[in-house]
Amino acid sequence: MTKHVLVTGGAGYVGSHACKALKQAGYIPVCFDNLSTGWKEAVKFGPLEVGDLHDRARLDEVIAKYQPLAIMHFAALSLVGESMKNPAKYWATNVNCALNLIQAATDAGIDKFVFSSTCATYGDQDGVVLNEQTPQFPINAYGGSKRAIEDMLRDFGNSHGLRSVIFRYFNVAGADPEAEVGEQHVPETHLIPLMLDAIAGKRAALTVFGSDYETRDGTCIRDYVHVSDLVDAHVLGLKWLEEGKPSEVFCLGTGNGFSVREVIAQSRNVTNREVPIIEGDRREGDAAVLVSGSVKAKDVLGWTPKRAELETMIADAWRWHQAPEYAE
Ligand SMILES: O=c1ccn([C@@H]2O[C@H](COP(=O)(O)OP(=O)(O)O[C@H]3O[C@H](CO)[C@H](O)[C@H](O)[C@H]3O)[C@@H](O)[C@H]2O)c(=O)[nH]1
Repeated sequence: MTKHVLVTGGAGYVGSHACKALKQAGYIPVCFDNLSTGWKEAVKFGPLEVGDLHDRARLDEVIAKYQPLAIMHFAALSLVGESMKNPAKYWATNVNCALNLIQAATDAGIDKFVFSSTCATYGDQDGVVLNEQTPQFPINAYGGSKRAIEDMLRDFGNSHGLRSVIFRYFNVAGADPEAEVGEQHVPETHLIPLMLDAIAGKRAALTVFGSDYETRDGTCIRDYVHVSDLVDAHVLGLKWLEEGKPSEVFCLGTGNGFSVREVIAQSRNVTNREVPIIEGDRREGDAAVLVSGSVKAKDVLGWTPKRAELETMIADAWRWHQAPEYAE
């Protein structure tokens, strides 16, 4: 039996890695993407269906064509800074697209849904150990919209029996160790790719956003998780649902926090080069510390991150930055 999984945002960073992991696990990932921020070149592991989640008819057509057993939903706007400036865009796009998709799924009798959520749903909770029970107080429209979709999944679970696995990501980093796919955003806003571009001379310098946070060296602390490990958890989440198990929420991080300056220091070990730095102001919407305090994914799903060292993540990202596809 062919096991199709509809992967929205499958041409994006996390989605393309998820398609690779799904293919390796014996599924056929059907990428549904409007290519607004994704790359058709990143769709290497299954068919590409170009479409927009606002377009219910197109969605129904693709679902009817492949009859997927489950949905993995990655497609979303995901820039915290942009969401502070233009909240309407985030609420309208992320929430309406998810509602369309969830309704299309339930109308087609699909009862398994894996959702890409975020630790941005927690907001800035200084000193609180973040886990699945931590109350969510998002401080930006990106986090707010993702939290709303979590609520939506709960409600459709109650009304339609839709079972979901929600993953709240900490900071996704690294690239496929074989450099078949990797991280490429336009514009790029994320720390590690910007840092590597600065090292490679593709940008003049990396700006450190704020040195006056109440952290050990004044810069923000994040929990970086390797994208290949992250998507492995998604396959486990899908299997969980296939076994008929109930809806669950899992945090995905390593539990280790690194400051911006510590990330920069690690990159020297990988590249043997210096990062040109500018000390800048704080970026609006940034929490000081976001570190996972959860081992639930390990305990319940049996998730075992294999590339959990920050240095491995930077090394894999660096390899991807030198791949021909990255430069194109
Ligand atoms: O040029 C830069 C870019 C980032 N940073 C800092 O580096 C850290 C990491 O920033 P990223 O932009 O790489 O990641 P974020 O923590 O902002 O964002 C990540 O976590 C968010 C949740 O807060 C969302 O889930 C988002 O999609 C995800 O990429 C932050 O402290 C940020 O201030 C810099 O100092 N300079």
